[in-house]
Amino acid sequence: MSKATTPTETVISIKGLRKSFGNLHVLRGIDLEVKRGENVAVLGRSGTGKSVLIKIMVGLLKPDAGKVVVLGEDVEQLRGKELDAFRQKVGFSFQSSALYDSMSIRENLEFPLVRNVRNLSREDIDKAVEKALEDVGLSQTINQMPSELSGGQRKRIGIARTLILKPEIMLYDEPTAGLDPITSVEINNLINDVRERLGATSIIITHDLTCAKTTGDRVAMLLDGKFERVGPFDEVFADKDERIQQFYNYKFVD
Ligand SMILES: Nc1ncnc2c1ncn2[C@@H]1O[C@H](COP(=O)(O)OP(=O)(O)OP(=O)(O)O)[C@@H](O)[C@H]1O
Repeated sequence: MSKATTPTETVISIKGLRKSFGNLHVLRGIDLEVKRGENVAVLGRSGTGKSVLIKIMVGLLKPDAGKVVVLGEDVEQLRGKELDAFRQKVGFSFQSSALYDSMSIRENLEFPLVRNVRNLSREDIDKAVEKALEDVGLSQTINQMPSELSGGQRKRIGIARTLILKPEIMLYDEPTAGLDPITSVEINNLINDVRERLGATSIIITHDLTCAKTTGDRVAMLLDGKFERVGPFDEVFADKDERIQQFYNYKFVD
């Protein structure tokens, strides 16, 4: 992970982004700028297009209009090796932890390294795996199988598997979905820890208000296909707009 050398550098710039599926207009003009080292939580109800946004950011989906520039790259223009290199710099932690059930934790973590980084010695790989597990506080699970771990532990291993490639940007898709409140707190702390220790810039997609409040320097509220409010959590939710208050009142947050 590169250290934050220029804290004011914009590393994610999204302008006028639109995406529809047939008559379903999901993203209707998204604008967002994220600085290096910043954590932005994207909040929105189910089906508002949060995952679509993340997929466009890593080049898995093409936008209909608008521009997405990440780490200086116009994502839509990237192909082949350039796209592969870009995806190493932008870690994508899936909603489901997406671990390979037939592989041990060690093998799960080795997989992205062996596939993406050439000429690594056995020792380099072992060290990287051990460090990634240490970063998520799960060193003791190295020889276990995914089925032996709890949901929260699997999430952390999924995050470790993304971190092992030392991405400059982390995209978390619903990191606390399906977890109990205490395990969710552990994941929120881990996201903050990753940012503090590794200087990562992160986008955290969530409909969990506690997660957004704990991890986001700013929250971006996705409503009707646009970021209607972007700012610190308390400012965004001080807004009297009925749609924002509805979202706030629906979920308990302390
Ligand atoms: N490839 C696709 N083809 C057609 N429709 C799609 C496709 N991907 C997403 N959609 C639709 O776009 C809308 C937004 O989906 P998305 O997965 O981004 O929602 P979300 O905000 O992440 O929701 P959730 O919180 O439930 O994960 C949904 O109505 C979904 O059915």
